[in-house]
Order: sequence, then structure tokens, then C-alpha cells
Amino acid sequence: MSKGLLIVLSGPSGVGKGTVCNQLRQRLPELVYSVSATTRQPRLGEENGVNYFFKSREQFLEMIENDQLLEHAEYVGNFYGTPRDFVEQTIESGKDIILEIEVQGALKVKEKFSEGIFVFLLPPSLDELKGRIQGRGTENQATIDHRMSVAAGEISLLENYDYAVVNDEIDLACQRIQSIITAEHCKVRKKL
Ligand SMILES: Nc1ncnc2c1ncn2[C@@H]1O[C@H](COP(=O)(O)OP(=O)(O)OP(=O)(O)O)[C@@H](O)[C@H]1O
Ligand SMILES: Nc1nc2c(ncn2[C@@H]2O[C@H](COP(=O)(O)O)[C@@H](O)[C@H]2O)c(=O)[nH]1
Repeated sequence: MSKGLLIVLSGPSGVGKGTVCNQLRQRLPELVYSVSATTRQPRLGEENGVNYFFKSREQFLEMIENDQLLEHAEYVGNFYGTPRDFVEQTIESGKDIILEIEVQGALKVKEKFSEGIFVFLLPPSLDELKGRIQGRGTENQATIDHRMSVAAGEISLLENYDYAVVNDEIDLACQRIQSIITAEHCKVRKKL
């Protein structure tokens, strides 16, 4: 049996990774979603084990210590990380898995899984990006400013990715990513 694909969807905060990922999962019900661990406080409506595994800083450090994370990064004052076993078991079982993670973490995954498919989601403009984070209404102004202050640096790392997808319109962005997944399944020569 062939292994599943490891798809990494990355990009600056507010670009629409979560929105696009949710729609992709509706279009591709067999696509497995990697639930991350984080030390961030849950937002209204977020559920432990569904949106994230919410951890204390001590618990998160213990996960690092026990080598339970495939990657982790500190992003704007909180830790975020990808549980390793779930990702590895999913791929081995032949299923595709998608990781929705920020840029530092994506580059760490690339070091370990160079055969992964690395997709960078781009905003139509930085003004639109700011409008989207503000419009979501989940962060205070200081956090929005902090997230925006790292966005340009994150976008400058685009060249490390396999694909760039502009999220101008949710349906179109999903179609593009679906096409990428289809093409990767049809590939004759896989990445080494
Ligand atoms: N193509 C789009 N056009 C307009 N608004 C969009 C589009 N995609 C997403 N949005 C909106 O932008 C906001 C941010 O989207 P989302 O939360 O999915 O971003 P994210 O990249 O997952 O953010 P974070 O990295 O902070 O978790 C949401 O309010 C969402 O509804
Ligand atoms: N490196 C990792 N980044 C992750 C992971 N899970 C989510 N994220 C990214 O963090 C930021 C902030 O997320 P938010 O939910 O607080 O808005 C965003 O870019 C996420 O994609 C992870 O496991 N590792």
C-alpha cells in the first residue's frame, strides 16, 4: 500500500488557512486533519481535541521533552506544535493528512519530511490581510499588530514552498489546492 500525502498549509495569520482547510475537508472527507497542541487560551466556541489540544506551558514543555511533537514553534507569545504519532500513523495507513501551521513550523517539517507538499496561502494584499484578522474579531489590537508585524517576514519565506495559492476567493483557493492534491497523487516521480 502506498503512503498518504503529508500536506502542509501555511501562511500568515488571518490569510484564511482555517477557513480554506474547513472547506477542503468538506470537499475531501477522507482528508485527515492534524489537530495541533497549543498553549494559547481557547477562543469562544473552540473545543479541546477538535480545534486544538489546549495545554499549559508545563504540559507543552513535557511534550517537547518526550519527543511527542513533529515540530513546534513559539508564535506571538504562545507555543504551537504538531503531535508526531498521529501524523506518522496516518501517513503509514495510506491516508492523506493536512497540517495547518505557521511558517517556522512548516520549515521544520520540511527538514524531516522533504517529500511533504508545502503550500503557502497568500493574501491578495497586506491591507486585505489586516482587514481579515480585524474582521474575525478574535484578537485584541496588540495581538493583531504583533501578528501583522511578522506577516511580511513570513511571506518572504515563500520560496521554500512547492506551491503558492492566493486566497482571493475561498472556493477558488480550495479548487487550486484540490488540484494540487490530485496532481501529487498522479505524479510518477515522487520527491526524494
Ligand atoms: N477568501 C476570503 N475572502 C474574504 N474573507 C476571508 C477569506 N478567507 C478567509 N476569510 C476570513 O478571514 C478571517 C481569517 O480567516 P482564518 O481564521 O481562516 O485565517 P487563518 O489563516 O486560519 O488565521 P490564523 O492563522 O490566525 O489561525 C476569517 O474571518 C475568515 O472568514
Ligand atoms: N508551528 C505551528 N503552528 C501552528 C500549529 N497549529 C497552528 N499553528 C499556527 O499558529 C498560528 C496562530 O494560530 P491561532 O489559532 O492562534 O490563530 C497560525 O498561523 C496557525 O496556523 C502547529 O502545530 N505548529
